[in-house]
Amino acid sequence: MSEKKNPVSAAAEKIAQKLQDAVSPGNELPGAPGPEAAPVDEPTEAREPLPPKHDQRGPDTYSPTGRTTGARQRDVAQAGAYLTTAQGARLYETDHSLKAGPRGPVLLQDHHLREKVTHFDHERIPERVVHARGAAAHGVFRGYGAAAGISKAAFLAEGVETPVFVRFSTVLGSRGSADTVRDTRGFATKFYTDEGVFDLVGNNIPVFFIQDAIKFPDVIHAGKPHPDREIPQAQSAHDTFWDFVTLHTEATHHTLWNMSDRGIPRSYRMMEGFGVHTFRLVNAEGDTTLVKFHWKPKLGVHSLVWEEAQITAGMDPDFHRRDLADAIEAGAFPEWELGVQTFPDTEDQMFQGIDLLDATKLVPEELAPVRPIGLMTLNANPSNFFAETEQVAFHLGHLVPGIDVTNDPLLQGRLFSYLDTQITRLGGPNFGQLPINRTHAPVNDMLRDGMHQTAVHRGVAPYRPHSLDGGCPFLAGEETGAYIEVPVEVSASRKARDAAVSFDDHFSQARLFWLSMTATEREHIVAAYTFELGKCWEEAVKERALMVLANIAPELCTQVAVGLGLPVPEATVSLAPVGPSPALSQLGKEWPVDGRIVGIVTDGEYDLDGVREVRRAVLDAGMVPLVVAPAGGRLDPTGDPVTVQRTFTTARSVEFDAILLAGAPAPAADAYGARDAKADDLAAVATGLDPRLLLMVTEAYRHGKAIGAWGQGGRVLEVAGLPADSAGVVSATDASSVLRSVTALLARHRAWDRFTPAL
Ligand code: HEM
Repeated sequence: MSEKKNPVSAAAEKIAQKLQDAVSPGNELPGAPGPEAAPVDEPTEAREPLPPKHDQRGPDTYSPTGRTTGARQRDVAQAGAYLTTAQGARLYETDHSLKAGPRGPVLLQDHHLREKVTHFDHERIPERVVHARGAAAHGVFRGYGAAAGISKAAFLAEGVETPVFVRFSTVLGSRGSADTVRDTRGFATKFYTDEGVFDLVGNNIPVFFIQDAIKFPDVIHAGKPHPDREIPQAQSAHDTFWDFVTLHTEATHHTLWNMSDRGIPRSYRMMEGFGVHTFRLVNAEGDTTLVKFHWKPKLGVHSLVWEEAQITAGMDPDFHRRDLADAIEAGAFPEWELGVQTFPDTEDQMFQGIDLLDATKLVPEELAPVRPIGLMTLNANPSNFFAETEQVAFHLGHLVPGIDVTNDPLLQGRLFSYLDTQITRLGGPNFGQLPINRTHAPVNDMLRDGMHQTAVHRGVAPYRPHSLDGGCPFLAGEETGAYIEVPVEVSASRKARDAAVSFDDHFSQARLFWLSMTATEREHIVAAYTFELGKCWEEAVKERALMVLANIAPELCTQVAVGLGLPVPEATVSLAPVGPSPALSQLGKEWPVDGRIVGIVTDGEYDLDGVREVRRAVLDAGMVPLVVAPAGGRLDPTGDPVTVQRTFTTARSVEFDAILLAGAPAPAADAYGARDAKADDLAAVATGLDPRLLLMVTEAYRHGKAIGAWGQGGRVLEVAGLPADSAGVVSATDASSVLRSVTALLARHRAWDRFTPAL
C-alpha cells in the first residue's frame, strides 16, 4: 500500500478520517486505512504511553505477611467485566437509590449512593495558579551525543533514548478557556532519565516579564481577570496588565513578543521552546559551561493572524489541543530538536555585553549559534487527561548530574514556587508517586507518610546512617551524584534588596526585536498594541504605554498613537544602538507542509474526478484534505463515493490552511443554512453562490491563505472579487497544477504579499 511507503501521507489520511463530521458506520473515507493498516514503521504499540518502570518496585506489593496488601493500582482501574463499588463489591443496579418504598425517602444506609456522590463531589482539584489550560503528549528524546563534551548527563549521550512527557499551555486563562488567545505558551518537558527525572520548564518566548521572582505574584495578579467581576478571561487586553507592564518597564521585551505573531501560534507543533534562564552544564572532568536551551520545531514556527485567532476561539476553543492530539493519533508525530547556545562560564556571567542572569535578555543566534544536541518525537497521546495532563508536576529543581542552575534571581524563586504550589494543587507531599510523576530510576528515599502515601515502606530506620535495617543506603560518589553544587565562588558582599546595574536596561533588546521584524510582522505588532491598548479604559495607562513604545521605536509609537487618537510622546531614553537579529523573524523561510489542512469545496456534482484526484494528491503530499459541500453524506454513492467532511453549516475558513475550489455551490442547498444567510448577504445570494462560501473565501483571503480554483471554482473567485493573479490566488484548468502551486505557497505558510505593510 502506498500508505506504508509514505507514513506522512498515511498520517494525513488518518487525520482526515478523524476530522470527519459524524460519519456513520459504513461511511468511511474511500481508501482510508482501517486501524489494522497502521504504517509499518510506526507500530501501534509505540503510541501507548510507556508504563513507568518504577511500577514494578517492591514496596507497592510488600506486606509483612508475605501477601500483597491489595491489587496494584493499574489493575484496580477498570479491570473486570462487572461494575463494582470502590471496594470491589459487584453491583446489580446503579440508577436508583435505596428507598423506603418506590416513593419513599432515601435510606442513609445506601453506601453505593453515598460513595458515588461523595466521590463525584470531590472530583475536582484546584487548577494551576498559572498555565491552567494545557494539553500534553508522551514521546521519546534521543541524544545526539553532541553535548557529551559539556555535560555528563547520561541522557544526552549519543543514541540514548529517554521517555518524555510534554505539556503545552497558555498562561493566563482558566482550564476551560480558549486555546488561541494572545498569550505566552508554556512548553514543559519531563525527561524520565535513568539518573532521575529532569524537567525543562520553558515557554515559547525566550525572555520573561520580570527579572526577580518576587514580582511574579504581581505580574500574574495584573494579568489575570480583574478581581471584582472576573473579566476579561484569558486576555492581556485590559487595564491592570498594561498598568503593570508600563510601570515595570523590564516587562517591555516580553510584552513586545506577546504583541508579535509569537503570541498567537498556529499550532503547538509549530512553536519554538526556550528554557529562558541560563543553566550551567558540568562535564565528567568538572568543567562548566553556561547554556541556554532551545527547542526548534521541525515544522517551522508559524502563527495565526489576529482575526483568525479570535474567530477560532469561538468556533473551536480546543483548536490547539485537537491539532496536537489528531496529529499524534494519525502518526504525524511532531518533532523538535533540542539545542544549546553555549557561553564561557566567566566570573561576571556576561556574554558580549549581555547579562546572562537577566531573564529579560536573549542572546541573538547570530552571536551564539544554537547547536543541536538531541531530537524529541511526540508519539502518544495521554490515555487520561486528569491522571496525566492535569496531575503532572514539573519542577526546575528536578535536575540530573551534569545540569545545574545559575544565580538568575527569577530561576532561584521558581526553585521554591513549584513544589510549594503542587503541595496544595495535588493535595499533599506525595504527588511524586502518581504514575505520571514517578521517576523511572529506582527510589530509596527517606520521605515517609503524609497525605496519599501509596508506598508501603519497609523497615524501622528512615534516617541515615543507621545500623538497624540490615543495610544502610549507599551514597553516590561526587562524580555520579546529583545536586553536587558546582564550587563557584560567591562574592562576599552585603545583603541587599537590589539588582545589578545591567538589569536597568529595559529597552535595548525590545528595540533589537522590533528591528528584526519584517514590515508585515511589524504591522501585526502595531495592530496588536492598538487593539490591546484600545481595550484599556484608563487614559493614563495608554499614555504611559506610548512612552514605552517611544523608547523602543518612534515609528511604532506613532502608528499606535494614531490608532488610539493620542499625542505622540517623546522618548525618555536615547534609542539603543543595536542591530537586527534576522533569526528572530518567522518570515522568508520554507518549511515542510506535513499535516496542513486543505479544504476542497465542491458543489457535489461538477468534476468529482478532479475532487478525488486532488484529495489523493493532498494526502500523498502529507497534508489533510477535508471535502466541503453544501450538504453532508456521500457524493456519487453508487460510483466511487466521496465522503463530505464539512458542510457550509459546520465549516469556517479558520480550520483550513488553504482552500481549493472545485465547484460553485448554489445557495439554499440546505434549508437551515439558507435561513442563516444574513440580510446583507442577499446580494451574494443573488449571484447564485452560497453566501457562506463567499464568507469563507473572503475570510481566507483576508488571512493570507492560499486559494486555488479550477473549472467552475473560478466563478467563486469572480463573485468574491478576487482576481486570479492576486497574491496567493491560483487559477488553472486542472486540479493538479492548482494543487502544485498551492502547496508551494503553503511552504511559506501564508501569501505574505497580500498584506500591505505601512511600515
Ligand atoms: C522564565 C520564567 C518562567 C517560565 C518559562 C515558566 C514556565 C512555566 C510553565 C511552562 C508552567 C506550566 C507547567 C505545566 O505545564 O504544568 C508553569 C507553571 C507555574 N509557574 Fe512558571 N514560569 C516562569 C516563571 C515563574 C515564576 C517566576 C514563578 C514563581 C515565582 C512561577 C510559578 C509557577 C507556578 C506556581 C506554576 C504552576 C505549577 C503547578 O501548579 O504545577 N513561574 N510555569
